[in-house]
Amino acid sequence: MEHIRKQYPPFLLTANEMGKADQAAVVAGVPAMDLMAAAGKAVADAVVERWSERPTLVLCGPGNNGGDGFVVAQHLRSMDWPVRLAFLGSVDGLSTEAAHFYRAWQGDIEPFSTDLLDQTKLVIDAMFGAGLARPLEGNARDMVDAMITRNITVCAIDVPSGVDGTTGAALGKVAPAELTVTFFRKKPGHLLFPGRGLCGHLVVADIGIPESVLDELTLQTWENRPELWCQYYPWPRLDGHKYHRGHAVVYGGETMTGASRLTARGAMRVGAGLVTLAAPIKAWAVYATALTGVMVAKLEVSQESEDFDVLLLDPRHNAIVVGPGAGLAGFERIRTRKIVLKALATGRATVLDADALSAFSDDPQILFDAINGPCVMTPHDGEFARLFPEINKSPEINKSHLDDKLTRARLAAKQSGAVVVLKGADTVIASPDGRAIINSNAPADLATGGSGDVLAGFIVGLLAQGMAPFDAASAAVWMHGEVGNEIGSGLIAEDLPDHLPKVLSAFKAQYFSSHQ
Ligand SMILES: NC(=O)C1=CN([C@@H]2O[C@H](COP(=O)(O)OP(=O)(O)OC[C@H]3O[C@@H](n4cnc5c(N)ncnc54)[C@H](O)[C@@H]3O)[C@@H](O)[C@H]2O)[C@@H](O)CC1
Ligand SMILES: Nc1ncnc2c1ncn2[C@@H]1O[C@H](COP(=O)(O)OP(=O)(O)O)[C@@H](O)[C@H]1O
Ligand SMILES: [K+]
Repeated sequence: MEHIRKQYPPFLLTANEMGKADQAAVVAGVPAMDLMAAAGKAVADAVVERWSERPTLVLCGPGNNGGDGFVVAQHLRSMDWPVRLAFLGSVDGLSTEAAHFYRAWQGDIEPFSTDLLDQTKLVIDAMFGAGLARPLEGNARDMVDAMITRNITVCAIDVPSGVDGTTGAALGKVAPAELTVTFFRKKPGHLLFPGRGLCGHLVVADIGIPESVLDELTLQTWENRPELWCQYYPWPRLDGHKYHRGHAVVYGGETMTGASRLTARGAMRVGAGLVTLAAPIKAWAVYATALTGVMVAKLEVSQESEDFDVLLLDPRHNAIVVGPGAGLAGFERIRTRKIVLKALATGRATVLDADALSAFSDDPQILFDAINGPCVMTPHDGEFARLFPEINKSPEINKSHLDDKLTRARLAAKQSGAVVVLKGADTVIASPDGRAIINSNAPADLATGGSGDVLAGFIVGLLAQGMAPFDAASAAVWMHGEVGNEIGSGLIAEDLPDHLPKVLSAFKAQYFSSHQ
């Protein structure tokens, strides 16, 4: 009989969910002792693969992270590596498994002193893992300070000690790792900054936890991978025509005309059948001269929003984007708000970016009340702070879980009723129903003016082709990252739409070859 292996999507597990996965594995018949043995072995394997033999110090903490450390140390010792081990805690406090491997360690147990670093070239950080609840104190903190000062090479087990695996927050100072080995599945803190920047190269090791334990957990967080949405990707139909591929409307402002032009080109490149840029009469000539494949509709200044109504009377205009270059100065702000509310009133798929968000900073509830249909908001951190001030308390004044980007995006989606794309190096896409995706493929080259405008165009272009908001936003963010990687250094926003075809071809070849 043919064996059909169930494919599990790229889930991210919180510390709590990882604990449950661990328990479920034990219930399924995998002894906890075996899990720890496998975890330590996986770390040792990753160490010898990356580094040649060198004076190594294993720093073991009081919990199971420390337990893994004993296993690593013994493996390295049995390969004749020069290994020393220091333990922070008491044997009485160890779990059964950790105590077992403590006893199995055949070398000395040294006091937890920073002097040990003098002869050390590599530290295995097994101090704290997923169970860390508060900033490091005492000897552990001193050790981390000394590791940072000496810029010592670190391999972290599970997470660099001091990183919260669930949120990516650094609980105090953290010695950055060159390599982090985690188990079974990545955790959100491996992808969210600052955690991501502290992990170095990340290895996910299989330690024998059966994948079927995932069935017992209600998981709602994923790493952004095409597997999540590729089945809904709107490739053109063999017998299709342009109206099968939707008609996106891009609102263009009067002054910053480049922004909406980038958006329109992004929408075209991602496959919208038609794109109309709705431009105020004053700027119409600029748009009409600069655009070719994109149609330009004229909006009379005195009655601009009424003209916009007329444009929207055509039901084929099935997706709308407002914001890039829309304008916020004086009267423009009022006009931007009107255009947004009219777009939302159609109930058609709408993307709100940049000025469309900031225009409601005085009274965000007016915006949230108007969102009753498919809607994607794409704030960067500044726009997010204006629209969701109470969610976005700064880390200085708010030490609660709200600091965490994943939670902030989820709360914003719930509060607004829109899919929220909270942009940045670790963009989070959150749905009002609680699902959230963390993006991890975007290069820093994307941090350039106008790149967000192109992203808004990719999203509206996919919405026009009928993709659901959460899928469209996730797909667009992933492709935006891929295009950034494709271009690399020297990237400017203008390049992004025009490099999309290459990315789409590679994506199609990898994910759809069997269906063509
Ligand atoms: N499937 C799994 O869950 C597996 C987990 N393993 C390891 O187990 C680790 C999690 O183990 P634990 O839950 O014991 O967590 P830790 O090893 O992170 O230790 C937490 C312990 O430290 C104490 N503590 C927390 N914050 C402290 C602070 N700031 N200062 C001093 N003490 C503090 C806690 O009270 C607790 O006793 C993982 O990171 C991983 O390395 C592996 O053994 C393999 C299997
Ligand atoms: N350091 C970074 N690494 C990866 N992507 C980034 C980084 N900084 C910004 N980006 C991405 O670049 C885009 C910038 O968008 P935005 O801030 O709206 O700029 P603009 O308004 O100039 O277009 C977003 O998609 C964001 O996620
Ligand atoms: K650690």
